[in-house]
Amino acid sequence: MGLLVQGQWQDQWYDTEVSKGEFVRQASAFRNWITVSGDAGPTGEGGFKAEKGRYHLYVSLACPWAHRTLIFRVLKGLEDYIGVTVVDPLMGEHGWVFQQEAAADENTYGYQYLHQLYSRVDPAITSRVTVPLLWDKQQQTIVSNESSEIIRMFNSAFNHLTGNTVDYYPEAQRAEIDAWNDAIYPAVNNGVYRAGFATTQQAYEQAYTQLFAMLDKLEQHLATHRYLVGAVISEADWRIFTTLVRFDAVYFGHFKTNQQRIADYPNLSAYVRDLYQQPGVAATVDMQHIKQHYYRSHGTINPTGIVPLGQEHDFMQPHDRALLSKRSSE
Ligand SMILES: N[C@@H](CCC(=O)N[C@@H](CS)C(=O)NCC(=O)O)C(=O)O
Repeated sequence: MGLLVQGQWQDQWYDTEVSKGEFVRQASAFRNWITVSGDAGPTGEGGFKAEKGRYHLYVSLACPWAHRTLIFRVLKGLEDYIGVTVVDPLMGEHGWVFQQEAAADENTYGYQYLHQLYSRVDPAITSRVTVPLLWDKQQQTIVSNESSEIIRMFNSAFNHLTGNTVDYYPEAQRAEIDAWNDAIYPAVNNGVYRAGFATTQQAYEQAYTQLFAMLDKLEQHLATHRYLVGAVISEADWRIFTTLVRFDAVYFGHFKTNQQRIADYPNLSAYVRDLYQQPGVAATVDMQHIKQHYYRSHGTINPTGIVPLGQEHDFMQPHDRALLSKRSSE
């Protein structure tokens, strides 16, 4: 784990001293958008027109933020349009490392480490080196390293090429989706990290309390709604899914978010199974990769690197939520 400082890699853990033991996630540095015309999107520069085979994703299968982009790539039928390189599950002193098999992959440019792609773009860069990373092969530069924006691009920028017009961020539901995202990001998506990476009791307890208050609220909401904004799946569901699917296997133990498991919430657990069982999604979940990464990469939290055996998680059990679709649309 580390970061680039003026183009040089420095191996260091998150500095929580400056924030009273709290883990504060830094804003992503690259915020350009792929668009239909190539004109600039809501942030960043223009010049990134949607084209088949031009863009490439670098992901870890362990990372919940990267996982969102993999799910949208599948749901939007973008497999033939956007390539993927998966990094090694372990994130050690050099940060994310390309797997041996990726050495032959032209998209790794002969590099060993993901940080080399960042410094290829700017040899004097100061930045964290994170996944997901969306790369433009034509200009050999980074489009974006912000998952919430990458999924929005995938949701709409390639529709005219793929013919897939399924919309996970429909105009009419945007305010509701945004409201869920704004509540879920700090308490749940980033909340598990705020609990796990806290270095004071107080910071941990605060994150823990907010997290379970939000999970209780979601449990209640999902008793009468099949999905967060009603009868159809939206972006808000996929954003929380990648955190929930890792929860019992990793966060509960490793990040000490152990008031209860997702399996102990009847509605939330059935909801996770419902999402997991959507076509193409199960293949994006690699529980071994996920467990190996967390338990073996965070030496400050789990110095022995032992990966707990735990239970098998069978997300293919029936979810019995189809009836709610009707009720939530009434
Ligand atoms: N805001 C970013 C966060 C991405 C992120 O933090 N990814 C983690 C892996 S789960 C990472 O690469 N961490 C390395 C680091 O922080 O140095 C997003 O949503 O894309």
